[in-house]
Amino acid sequence: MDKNAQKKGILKAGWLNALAILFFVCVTQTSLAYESASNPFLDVPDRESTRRIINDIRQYKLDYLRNKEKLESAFQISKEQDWEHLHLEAAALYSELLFRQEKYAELTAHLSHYLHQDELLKRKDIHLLFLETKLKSLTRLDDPTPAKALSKTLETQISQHSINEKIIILRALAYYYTADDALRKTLSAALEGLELAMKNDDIASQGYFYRKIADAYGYLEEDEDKAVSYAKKAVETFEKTNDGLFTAKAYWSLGNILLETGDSQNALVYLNKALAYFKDVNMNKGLAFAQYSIANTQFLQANYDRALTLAKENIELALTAGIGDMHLASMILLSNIYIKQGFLDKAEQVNDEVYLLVDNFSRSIYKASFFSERYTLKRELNRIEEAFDAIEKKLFYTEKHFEATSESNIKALQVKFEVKEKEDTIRKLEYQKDISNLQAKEEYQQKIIWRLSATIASILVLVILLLFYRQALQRKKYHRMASTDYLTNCFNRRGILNTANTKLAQQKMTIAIVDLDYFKKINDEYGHDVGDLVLIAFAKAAKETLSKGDEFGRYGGEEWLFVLNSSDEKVVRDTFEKVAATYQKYCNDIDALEENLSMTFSVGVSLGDKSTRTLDTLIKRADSMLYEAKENGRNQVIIN
Ligand SMILES: Nc1nc2c(ncn2[C@@H]2O[C@H](COP(=O)(O)OP(=O)(O)OP(=O)(O)O)[C@@H](O)[C@H]2O)c(=O)[nH]1
Repeated sequence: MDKNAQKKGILKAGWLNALAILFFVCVTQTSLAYESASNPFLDVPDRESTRRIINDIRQYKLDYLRNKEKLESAFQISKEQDWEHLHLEAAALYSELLFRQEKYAELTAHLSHYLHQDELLKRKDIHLLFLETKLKSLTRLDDPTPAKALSKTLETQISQHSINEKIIILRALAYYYTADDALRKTLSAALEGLELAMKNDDIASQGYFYRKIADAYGYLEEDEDKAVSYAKKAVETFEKTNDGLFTAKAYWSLGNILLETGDSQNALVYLNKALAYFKDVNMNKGLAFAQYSIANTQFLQANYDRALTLAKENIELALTAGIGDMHLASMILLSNIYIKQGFLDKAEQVNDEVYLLVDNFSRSIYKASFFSERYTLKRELNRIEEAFDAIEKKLFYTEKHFEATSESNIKALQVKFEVKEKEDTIRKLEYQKDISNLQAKEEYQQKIIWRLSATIASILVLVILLLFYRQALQRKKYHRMASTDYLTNCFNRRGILNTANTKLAQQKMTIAIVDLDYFKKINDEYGHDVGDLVLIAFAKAAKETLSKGDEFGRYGGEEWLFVLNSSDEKVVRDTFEKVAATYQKYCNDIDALEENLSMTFSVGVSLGDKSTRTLDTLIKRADSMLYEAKENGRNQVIIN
């Protein structure tokens, strides 16, 4: 088939798609019962959780059909507990649930019970939710008068309402206008609603209006690109909600519109997504519509055998689900498949069956389309009389359709102009939203950059501080090492001289020099290692014995410099007596030394009460006292 012929085929089948979409919009708001697994209220029927369920359903965070039991419980419990306001809200949502479940008789009783309650007048938004469901259910009636009257009331009231309430009214009106074939009015109301829903950040209503606009452009067959773009927006928007039914319908609409444009491959993707939801919630009507479109796609792709199987299945499915229009549409599709397969007699047989059921069609336009096809078939079969009858009836129903739906040219032009204006506003709003999204993104990125920079800076500061700290520790360590004797771990010469100098600047003090007696002999007799142990024993004894604030260090070899705070001769003598006793004790602990070997030292002391002395003179004096002590036979303290 060349491209033109294919396009013709698509256009010819176009009315079938439009019909399917329209049926879907007007007739199936539905499902068969969907069983939810648990009832959260069986355990805790408190007000807070009831409020939460109602809010979540109202904000489309929970799917109506998949949470049917939760909503039913919220409705019942709020009634039993007499939570008046909460109950009214639950009742309004419950009416939408009944509508989606197609429990129309129950819905009518429910609506008339609640719409008579005075309390409802104080809750305008809830009242409008009831009226929205009421208008949708009235459009189903054969008599158009009540729906028309309610739509008029809503139209005249709309200006007195808040934005939120206007959105509900416009949703109801867009639904009604579509069902009433007033598609330009649908466009006008849906665009106005979309603008308000965008300003109010009402995502689900935005999705609803996007789909209504897409469908209207689709039926008007005016602007395919717009129909596709709005249908895509509807899908994108509903995908952000948890409203499974409306999301499936958005897939369905986009699938059908793509089919219209000849993009049957992508159409199938969306139709199959819609089909998956309907299967999931066991919704026969939805299934019938989705399957019809898929059969139609196979037909358009010239897969006649597959299309034939699906169309036959769908005739049964639509019949069981009780959708008259879909039943007939599937039969017409079957007849068209037979024509393509060259079975004109079979096609005629099916066409004649539809002819007998033609009154079951809900709209004149569907009848007109059927008679148009019948005319072509009968002409081809040379049934002249029946062909004439078909063409006459086609004209009759076409006229009837236009009588019912036509708007005066001036009014149509006016609406067209309004639509254009509103579309410009919507584009501006979308642009602003894009800009603010971008800005928010940029601000977010900026924030991340700042945070990262701050973190990196803090880490750097920490690392630098750590390095400084380590350096300070190292310096301290080196300083200590430079002032410490490696063997005895007390001050070395440099360390004790520094300490003595500092002390001398602050206070008077006593300097003493100690020299171990006959140390060379120890080295010679016991070895250097034992000599080292003796040095360690002396340092340990001095450390243990000295008072707080007294200091000592290894002055060189086996010579020690003491810096004592006291300038009292007795205290100094007592100090060295204690050191001597302890030194002897620690030396006794050295196994290598001969048992009870007498270990002594000599001390030269320069008392600190002579203020004129410098450290140097103090040391020299102590040194000469030491010399005297050695000369006098060692093991003694000589004080000056
Ligand atoms: N084991 C050891 N011996 C050391 C150390 N430093 C110096 N000496 C030794 O200490 C000894 C000091 O000997 P002398 O100055 O003759 O003094 P002395 O033997 O104690 O005799 P008097 O001071 O006269 O009682 C020398 O043999 C040095 O080699 C050291 O760190 N360890």
